[in-house]
Amino acid sequence: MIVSNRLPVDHVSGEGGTAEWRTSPGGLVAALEPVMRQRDGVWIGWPGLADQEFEPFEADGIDLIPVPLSAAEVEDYYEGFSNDTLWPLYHDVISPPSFHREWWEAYQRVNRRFADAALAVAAPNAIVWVHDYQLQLVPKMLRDARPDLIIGFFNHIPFPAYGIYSQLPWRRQIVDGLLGADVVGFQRVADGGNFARAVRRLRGYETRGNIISVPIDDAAAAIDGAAADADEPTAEAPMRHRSVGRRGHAIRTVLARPFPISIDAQEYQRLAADPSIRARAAEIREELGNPRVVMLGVDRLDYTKGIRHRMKAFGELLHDGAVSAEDVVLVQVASPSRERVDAYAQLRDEVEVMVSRINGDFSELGHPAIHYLHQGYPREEMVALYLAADIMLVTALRDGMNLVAKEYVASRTDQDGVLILSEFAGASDELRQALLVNPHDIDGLKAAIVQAMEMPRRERMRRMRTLRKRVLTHDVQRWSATFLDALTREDHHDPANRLDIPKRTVAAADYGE
Ligand SMILES: O=P(O)(O)OC[C@H]1O[C@H](O[C@H]2O[C@H](CO)[C@@H](O)[C@H](O)[C@H]2O)[C@H](O)[C@@H](O)[C@@H]1O
Ligand SMILES: O=c1ccn([C@@H]2O[C@H](COP(=O)(O)OP(=O)(O)O)[C@@H](O)[C@H]2O)c(=O)[nH]1
Repeated sequence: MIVSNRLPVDHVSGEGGTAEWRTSPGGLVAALEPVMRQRDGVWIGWPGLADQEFEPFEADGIDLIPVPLSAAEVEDYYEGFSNDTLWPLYHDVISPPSFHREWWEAYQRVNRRFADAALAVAAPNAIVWVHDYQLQLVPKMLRDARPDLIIGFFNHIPFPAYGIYSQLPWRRQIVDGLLGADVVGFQRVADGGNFARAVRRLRGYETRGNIISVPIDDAAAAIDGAAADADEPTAEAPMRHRSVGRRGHAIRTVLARPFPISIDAQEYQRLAADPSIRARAAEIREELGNPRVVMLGVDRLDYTKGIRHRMKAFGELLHDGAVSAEDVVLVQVASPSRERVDAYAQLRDEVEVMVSRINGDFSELGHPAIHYLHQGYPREEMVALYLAADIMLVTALRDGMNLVAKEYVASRTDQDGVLILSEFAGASDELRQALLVNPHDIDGLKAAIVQAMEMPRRERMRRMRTLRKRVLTHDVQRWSATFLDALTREDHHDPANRLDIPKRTVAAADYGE
């Protein structure tokens, strides 16, 4: 079972009272959807609309169980605690987080509802895989109620350094919630390190490498024992990963380590070979006026993505005369996101003022410098855009992974194109042959853009070949198999749990510590 805030489809109301199911935004759904299509299982989540109850249904071969949210819960749990407390806090306080006790109340209540929805359908010894920061209390809720379950948790966004995390008034409850899982997965080595440190500081539990020893308290042991005595199906599986700790107490171990997420790389290759998508890519270049260089940014309109930083760099290059609007264009897809959260509404205003300033100052008749698209596009159009773009700009100030970077690479079956990638995106751990940038360093970003524009084809192809090798061999199918393998393995100390991340990155994983 998958439990995530979002279902893969959103119920969206259209004009004239019509309504339809649409693919949900964001990388979590993009990554999990192909995994679930290939497996039997149910997906529990919110259908994206307030005050609406839906019966379980099937979409694209996946069984979905909708969890309803009231309008007040959308405000307090989703927009509030999830996206105005945890999101900015976990992304290094790029925007100041708000702390409100009533949001925390709603977060607990909604986490309980998701846990109950899972408990209602979980077979004995079922595997329940909980996802992301919106549901961090669910693992403990599940474990307390049903110790027979095999519980995994994957955090799609960064886990911050302790100095930042410790601002959270409910920091202990969240750590306890996560430690209900058998395996807690993160995107980067540094995220796992930050979590282990928070556990040590807040709970004093022993952590050795990737393994955390959680003392089993009397209450938990009693529930476990009762389950074993009751001759229920759970009797076959008393608390997993249980042993005796160094001080002689009963403990259970939790494996907390990175599992960098990926994409359905074969599907992107397949789309990139589709003649109609290739024709669309050529058409896009034509529509842009056949400029020498097409640069592309694709992001949810989120302050973590560094959209303003890349526009500033491009604006300065136009100002310096290093490029002209006739020669070089920037296409920026900024898909609508969390529009009722103040910081997002403000960002939209700031970005749109920047776009009009740059276009006002530097566009030429028939040649706008920036093509700004505040819309969400289907996957086929994404691939056409990737194929049309000479340079892909991923300049996130903080990002769990950034699947767009991997999608660009997988789509470039022609081995061409340059990826400019922020070192603050999780993808930079694996995509070392990209032009890695610090997006706060505007001069460095400008230099990378110039380097990308001037890069000889041989070098472009050499870099792209290496990038493609990594993405094609480390796709989302491998990611889910690796996670589920670790989750179902009897012994957390099994050497098969070794990390599958380039060694240089493991050594240099110092962000946030
Ligand atoms: O559900 P929304 O509030 O509309 O937001 C969309 C998703 O955004 C975040 O995605 C993250 O997951 C990606 C895949 O692991 C990762 O590449 C990216 O760096 C993350 O930002 C969020 O974590 C999801 O829960 C949201 O559904
Ligand atoms: O108009 C759009 C914009 C984005 N995406 C997809 O949304 C996902 C974004 O994931 P990423 O990990 O880059 O960031 P997130 O939005 O999850 O933070 C990627 O699969 C994009 O292809 C899309 O399908 N249409």
